[in-house]
Amino acid sequence: MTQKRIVLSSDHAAIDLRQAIAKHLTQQGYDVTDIGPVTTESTHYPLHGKAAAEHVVSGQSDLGIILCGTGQGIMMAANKVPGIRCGVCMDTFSAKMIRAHNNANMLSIGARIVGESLALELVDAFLATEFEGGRHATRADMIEG
Ligand SMILES: O=C(CO)[C@H](O)[C@H](O)COP(=O)(O)O
Repeated sequence: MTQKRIVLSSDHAAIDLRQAIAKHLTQQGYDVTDIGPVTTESTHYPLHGKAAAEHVVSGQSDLGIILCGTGQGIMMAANKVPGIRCGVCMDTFSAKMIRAHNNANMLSIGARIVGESLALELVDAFLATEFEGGRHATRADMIEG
């Protein structure tokens, strides 16, 4: 199944990169919901990670992409929402494998670490990969508790 509805969010550290990702995905035909924020005014990444995560678990989007300076804090906040499996990626192998093996439904990127070109490759790798199921489904289910 192609997952077409993508929610994006970030904190102030990743506004430009998030907007570049939104443009990239829209050009590819994805149904993008960018829930902001829109200004670089300092904000709190847990708010934005939680909001994007809730967008996914409520079924409004199929997958989510979130960003902060390192990608770490917003990932931690998203993973507190039951049903979310989010990983921070800085390489395309990991971006594929969190889908293929971990059935991740959110990708987190650190905008102070990863440049735009690599970030777009990470996003493409994540979205092009399907969960393999099988033994990985057993393990993914164990994460849910
Ligand atoms: O990476 C982050 C969280 O993991 C944040 O983007 C970072 O902590 C924000 O820092 P500052 O308020 O100094 O811009």
